Amino acid sequence: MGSIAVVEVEGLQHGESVSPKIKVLKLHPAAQLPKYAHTGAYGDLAADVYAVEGVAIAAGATVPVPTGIAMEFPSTHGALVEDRSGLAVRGVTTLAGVIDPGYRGELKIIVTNLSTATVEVKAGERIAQLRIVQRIEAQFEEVAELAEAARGAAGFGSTGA
Ligand SMILES: O=c1ccn([C@H]2C[C@H](O)[C@@H](COP(=O)(O)OP(=O)(O)OP(=O)(O)O)O2)c(=O)[nH]1
Repeated sequence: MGSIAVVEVEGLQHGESVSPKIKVLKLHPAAQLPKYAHTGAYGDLAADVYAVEGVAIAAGATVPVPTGIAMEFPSTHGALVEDRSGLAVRGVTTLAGVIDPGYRGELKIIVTNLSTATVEVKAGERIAQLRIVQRIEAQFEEVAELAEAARGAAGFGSTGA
């Protein structure tokens, strides 16, 4: 029998999940709120977001897709836009995707079509997913040298393809 590792998150009881409240403003009557397809224990990591307008993404094109929503995060949280695998297998991938806690404008999903055919996304279809993340404000300190580590400066395929 393997052992079960218990990860304690500060301020949380074991088994309790983090559920920040995020205010969503509909900028368009047809807009939809982000939605987790599966919730609760073993639910999804990211919530689906919906295109408010239909778009035809030509082969090789990059376009911002409107969602018709704006959000107010708690100051401690923001979000990252992630691909939907269902679109990724058709060659449609997201770009950019850092949604700052203080951003109050419309959430736009920037997508590029890497395939050789136009991909149509209809109004009301899911275009991406939103992964809510906690904000960390790091301090960047200039130093004269860095501590040694096994990897060192090796990267970019140094361990093989
Ligand atoms: O895929 C994205 C990326 C960003 N944004 C929004 C939220 C984000 O907080 C804001 C600014 O994004 P970012 O910081 O990436 O833009 P920038 O090019 O650095 O411009 P800025 O000078 O406005 O920060 O635009 C989106 O709606 N979708």
